[in-house]
Amino acid sequence: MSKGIYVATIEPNSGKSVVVLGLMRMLLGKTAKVGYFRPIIEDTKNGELDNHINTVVSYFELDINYKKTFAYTRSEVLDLYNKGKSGDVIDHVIKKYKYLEERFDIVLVEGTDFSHENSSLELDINILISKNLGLPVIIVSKGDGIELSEIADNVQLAHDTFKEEVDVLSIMTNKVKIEDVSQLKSILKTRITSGTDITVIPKIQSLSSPTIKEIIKKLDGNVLLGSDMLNNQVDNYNVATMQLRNYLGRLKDDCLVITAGDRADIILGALQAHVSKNYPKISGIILTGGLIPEDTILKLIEGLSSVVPIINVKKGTFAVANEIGKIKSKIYAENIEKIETSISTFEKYVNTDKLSNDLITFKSDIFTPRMFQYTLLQRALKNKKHIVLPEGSDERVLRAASRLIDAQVVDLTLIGDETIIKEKIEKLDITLDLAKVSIISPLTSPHFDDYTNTFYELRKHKNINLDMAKDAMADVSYFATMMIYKGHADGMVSGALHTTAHTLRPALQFIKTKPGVNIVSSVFFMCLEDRVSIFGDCAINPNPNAEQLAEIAISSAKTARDFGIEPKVAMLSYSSGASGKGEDVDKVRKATEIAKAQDPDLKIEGPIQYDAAVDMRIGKSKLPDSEVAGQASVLIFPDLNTGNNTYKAVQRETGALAIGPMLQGLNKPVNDLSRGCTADDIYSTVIITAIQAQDL
Ligand SMILES: CC(C)(COP(=O)(O)OP(=O)(O)OC[C@H]1O[C@@H](n2cnc3c(N)ncnc32)[C@H](O)[C@@H]1OP(=O)(O)O)[C@@H](O)C(=O)NCCC(=O)NCCS
Ligand SMILES: CC(=O)OP(=O)(O)O
Repeated sequence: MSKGIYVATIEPNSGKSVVVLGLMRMLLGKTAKVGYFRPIIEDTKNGELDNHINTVVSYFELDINYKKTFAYTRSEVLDLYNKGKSGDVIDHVIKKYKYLEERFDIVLVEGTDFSHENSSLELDINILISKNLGLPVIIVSKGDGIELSEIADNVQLAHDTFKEEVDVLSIMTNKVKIEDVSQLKSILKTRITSGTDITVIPKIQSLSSPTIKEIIKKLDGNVLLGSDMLNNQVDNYNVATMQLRNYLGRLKDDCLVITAGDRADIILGALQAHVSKNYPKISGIILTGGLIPEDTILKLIEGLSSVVPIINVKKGTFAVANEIGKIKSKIYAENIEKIETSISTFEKYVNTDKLSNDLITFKSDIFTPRMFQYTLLQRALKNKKHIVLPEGSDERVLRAASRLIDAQVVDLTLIGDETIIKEKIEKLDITLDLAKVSIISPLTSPHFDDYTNTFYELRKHKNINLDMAKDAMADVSYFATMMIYKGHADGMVSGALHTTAHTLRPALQFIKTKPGVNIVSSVFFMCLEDRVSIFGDCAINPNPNAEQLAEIAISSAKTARDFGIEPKVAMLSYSSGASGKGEDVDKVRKATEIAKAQDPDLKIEGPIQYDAAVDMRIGKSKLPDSEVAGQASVLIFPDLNTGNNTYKAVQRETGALAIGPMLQGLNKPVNDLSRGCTADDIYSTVIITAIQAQDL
């Protein structure tokens, strides 16, 4: 079952609240623990609560703290976007949403109100957020004011735009003329054939009509009388400039009388009409021009048996009429009638059985890089591990260390000279509390002799003598790897300054492989724009044979599973199926057969070309029967030439974050970095290493 659902609109005033209120009632009918979240709310004045949140939380009596129900105000988001920090926005939204997801059975997420002038930015933000939360979407669009064909064009465009990136459960077109409902539904069914549910909701006049309270807010009015009836609904309004005898005939049900404050005749006449069985009931009276009736008139009104709200405003009659005409009605917490009408409208027009069922059976394939990184951080936080960073004086390492300590996600030891490290930290102007980090210099370490002797004992059969062992332990890679071997740290990350061979040789020599593993290999977690792919082996084995390639595939599939990615393995080659010939193709074919024999349930395809592996259209045309083609999540390269350069090409050309190389098959976690790595790469690789260490 989906852990949440995202309600997005594509334009202002689509009536998204009707859907949110109806949906909340539907969800509460299925489970008691329903959360509510808005990633971005409008700015409010004087500490006012967001109206949507206040309405939903108070009407449904949700047990949820206001501050937990949203991530940002609109101006906070714009500020961060202007500073180029859009990634931070998504990370924070994920964090806040996940807080609720952990505490509720399902979370209803209401997207932005679409009040910003840049509508394509607004659309993008909603798609980006829903995608990063991994939620199915209900799109709400508006169906009034334009021709049916134009409505259908808009709906189709919105559907196709969202559908490219996220799962769309339903598209609901609201405020459609009642007589057009079935025709629009038929048109939309011919346009949208993806199986997305199509709902058309008619315009409900009472939901579009503002209340007296909304009018007071808009006009900055002052309530003279009738303050207990401010939720009266205003279906139309009437300016009274003529004589009472002419005006009375113009009164309609639930109309608002607008007149100058000195027209006692109109005021009294309208109030009398309201209680007379021969005239319609009015909803209120607005007195314009800042004029208030004399005390004697007010006294007379107060004595009447039934008084509607009487409001006075400073503006003149025509300005008032003009502004009232522009009011877009909203639903407020106190307006129980409107809330209940919204819910009953939803229940009448939406196929709630289908929607509930779609939510129960929903399973998302989307795992965005930001979601992936959030999940990694949470996993690492659950069981804090101690990681050693041998290149302690490197600027990128120190920046990563600062973030890691700040997030309290790992304990750290930096190898290096304490004075140099302190100077670097000052120069870089970063905050890294050295009281929270150990710094070890190998030659002055009290463990140096013990480490040297241990290394000597472990490697003397390889003609290592004590002097050689001493020299080896003076090297930061050997020293840090020995810390792992001895259990003085849980994992190591290095390679920002040293080559892969230099970094990994100590681990290969004495950390050694896990039982049943023949070769150590590596993967990169490639954080592409919209997904995380696993690339292996891009770092260690220069020219694996078929057996080794099969082992790399199986280890990489396991790594994928361990990190929450469903493995669909593509064994890459310059051939898809039998399209190309040669020894290298034969090797990949053989490796695929070996891997299949070892793990018959593994989804694996090979040989296959990169384009057929990741592009659905090309995959279908080149290998139509494959369950991997077009959707591969694990990409296994035939040799290191291809693997290393492809990962670097993708990283450099797309800006993808490349986490790793993470080694698979070692007894304890030791991971490499590229010398071209960034502080972000190091940060993520340390977190991955900490997670690997948890499983030991
Ligand atoms: C990984 C690598 C460094 C090992 O090189 P090496 O140390 O010269 O290899 P050796 O053959 O001398 O082996 C050293 C030890 O590691 C072990 N070893 C080497 N490769 C291994 C592997 N893939 N899996 C498990 N053990 C391995 C050997 O069995 C040997 O153990 P032993 O000394 O106890 O007998 C080497 O394969 C290499 O340079 N690969 C390419 C790295 C690279 O440049 N990548 C591109 C940038 S990321
Ligand atoms: C992993 C890798 O390619 O490392 P480097 O760039 O340091 O050679």
